[in-house]
Amino acid sequence: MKRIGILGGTFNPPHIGHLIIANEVQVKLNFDEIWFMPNQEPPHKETLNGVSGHHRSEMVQRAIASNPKFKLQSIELERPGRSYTYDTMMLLTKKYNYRFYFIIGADMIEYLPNWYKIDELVKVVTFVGVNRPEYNKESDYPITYVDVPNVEISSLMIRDRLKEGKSIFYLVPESVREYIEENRLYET
Ligand SMILES: Nc1ncnc2c1ncn2[C@@H]1O[C@H](COP(=O)(O)OP(=O)(O)OP(=O)(O)O)[C@@H](O)[C@H]1O
Ligand SMILES: O=C(O)c1ccc[n+]([C@@H]2O[C@H](COP(=O)([O-])O)[C@@H](O)[C@H]2O)c1
Repeated sequence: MKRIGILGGTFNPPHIGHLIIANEVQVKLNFDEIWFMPNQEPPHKETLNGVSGHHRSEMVQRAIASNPKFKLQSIELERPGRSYTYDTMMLLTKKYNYRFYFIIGADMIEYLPNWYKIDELVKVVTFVGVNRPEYNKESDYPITYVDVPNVEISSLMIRDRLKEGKSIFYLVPESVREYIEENRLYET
């Protein structure tokens, strides 16, 4: 049976932290593929800074293009409203006979008790937790831990830099940096 790691995210924008953790998990757990899955509306964030799902998914596509193990999964963009992972995983497990693993950074591990239907969700997917600077990765939920290089980069840091007119070279793949520039994203 294929083993698929899913990296769900808002990807506003995608950055090298996302790519590094996904690659590290893929290699260490020997997953067949990693699916990058942009959400429509994140369950726990109030604003998307006016950047559409279309733009976020275009940026993800560019970011992952060079790795044949990385795929875009657009299922959450086809459903309006907040993207609850439980609802998505119900659809994906019905559609595919694969074993699914859901990758989360330590900030999301801390937030896990607040997830929609979390007690049912842990029966459907195995959570794979990775370290993230400043966050605690311990949890009462069953989590498989993978050590990754600490990357102190967030989408918020990139949005803030762009707002201030600062360079984001090397924090995102060059193709993503060009897309942001061409479409004048995050300028205000
Ligand atoms: N630098 C990082 N180290 C470890 N995990 C990360 C890192 N950046 C993102 N993640 C994880 O990737 C997933 C998607 O993250 P998301 O798209 O929200 O990026 P973000 O940088 O956390 O965004 P924002 O700054 O807007 O909150 C989450 O599970 C998050 O914990
Ligand atoms: O289902 C939930 O209640 C839930 C709560 C918080 C986050 N998530 C999902 O966790 C992933 C990481 O979230 P984010 O917003 O930090 O990118 C993304 O796929 C979210 O949709 C899901």
